[in-house]
Formats: sequence, C-alpha cells, structure tokens
Amino acid sequence: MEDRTGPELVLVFSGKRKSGKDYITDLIQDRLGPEICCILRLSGPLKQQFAQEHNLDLDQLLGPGPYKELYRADMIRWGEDRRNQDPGFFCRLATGGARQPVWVVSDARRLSDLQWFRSEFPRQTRSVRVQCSDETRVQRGWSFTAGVDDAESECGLDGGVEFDWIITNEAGAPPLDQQLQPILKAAQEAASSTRTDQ
Ligand SMILES: Nc1ncnc2c1ncn2[C@@H]1O[C@H](COP(=O)(O)OP(=O)(O)O)[C@@H](O)[C@H]1O
Ligand SMILES: C[C@@](O)(CCOP(=O)(O)OP(=O)(O)O)CC(=O)O
Repeated sequence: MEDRTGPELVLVFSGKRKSGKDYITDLIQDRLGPEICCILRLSGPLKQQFAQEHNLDLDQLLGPGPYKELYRADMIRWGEDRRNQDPGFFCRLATGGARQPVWVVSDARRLSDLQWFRSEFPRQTRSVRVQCSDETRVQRGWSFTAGVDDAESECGLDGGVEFDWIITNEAGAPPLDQQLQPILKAAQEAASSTRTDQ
C-alpha cells in the first residue's frame, strides 16, 4: 500500500503577504481532508534552520505574532544565500515527509521554487496565484515595508509566470467555493486515481 512514489497533484501557491494564501490553502485542506491533502510550507524548514543557527525561538518564528517580523529581513537574506547555493534546498526539506496524493505548497516566492516543482513533478505541478487589492491587504493588517515588500521574496513571481488558476480573494469577487471548484475537482480526480491504481 505505502508504495507510492510521489504526489498525484502539486498545487504551488503564491501571492503577496496578506493576500490570503494560508486562508485559502486551509480551506482546500478542509474540503479534501488531511488524508488526501497536506499543506507544505517552504518557510518551515527555513525558519527551523535559521532558528537553530541563530539561537532563536522557533515557535515564535512560526507563529503569526510580531516576533517573526523582527527577523524577516535577515531570514530573507539568509534564505537567499542558501537558495543561491542550492535552489531546491528548502523544497526538498519541506516535501521530505509528505505521503498524501495532493500536496499544497502554500508559499512559493521565487521562480526557482516553482521551477524546482515543475522539474521534479512536471506532470503533477500546477501554479495558483492568490490576489487581492492593496486596500484589502491593509484591512488585513499589511503595511508596506521597504526591504521586504520590494524584494524578491514578495515580487519574485509577479511577472513572467503563467498561472494555471488565479483566485481573487476579496469582497466583491465570486465566492471562494465557486472559484476553488476546478482546483478541488482536479484534486479529487488525482486522489481517486491513486486509489484505483493500487
Ligand atoms: N476570504 C477571507 N475571509 C476572511 N478573512 C480572510 C480571508 N482571506 C484572508 N483572511 C484573513 O486575512 C489575514 C491574512 O490572510 P493569510 O491567509 O494569513 O495571508 P497570507 O498567508 O497570504 O499572508 C488572516 O487573518 C486571514 O484569516
Ligand atoms: C524568510 C521567509 O520565509 C519568511 C516567511 O514567513 P511567513 O511564511 O510566515 O510569511 P508571511 O505569511 O508572508 O507572513 C520569506 C522568504 O523570503 O523566504
């Protein structure tokens, strides 16, 4: 049974801070269930290694509070050094333990992140963009920070990428369940293909 060689579908999400990537990827996992769908965060292993090397509080770095903002610019620089040496470094760590047929990567930030998934899983990878207006992001607590919002970490996937799906996450857009329907359908088909393969 546990002879699976890899995922059947990899949904690689990107979008600006506070566009709602966590909100939407949580919703997808809710709809599909944790047996079928796992959420993978590239920032997870990054924060783990950064906390270890710099003797920081990992739980607080992973949490939503202000602590991580104190270190964000340093983490970005540190992560960029690592990625420059080895673009797949965090992708490999984040995906190492995943066994579900559908992977949802919630935080791709750079072209190299997306390229890594496309080259490892060319048949399975789909890119999804979450977007909303800056006004909505401000209402969700965002304010522009130089060195963060104008850096590759936030802008690396702004242009030159063909997204398979674009989700508009704000008031006035079609309901999320409606927008997510083709994605959920693809995920359900992928999951059922693993069941019938075995
Ligand atoms: N459609 C939505 N309805 C209600 N709250 C939302 C919605 N989308 C995002 N939020 C809220 O906005 C904030 C930012 O969303 P989040 O998913 O953390 O963004 P990101 O992961 O892109 O930084 C969170 O508090 C989240 O709960
Ligand atoms: C160093 C980072 O990985 C920090 C990411 O932290 P979160 O994933 O918590 O980010 P937000 O959802 O935008 O608040 C960014 C990077 O450039 O890799």
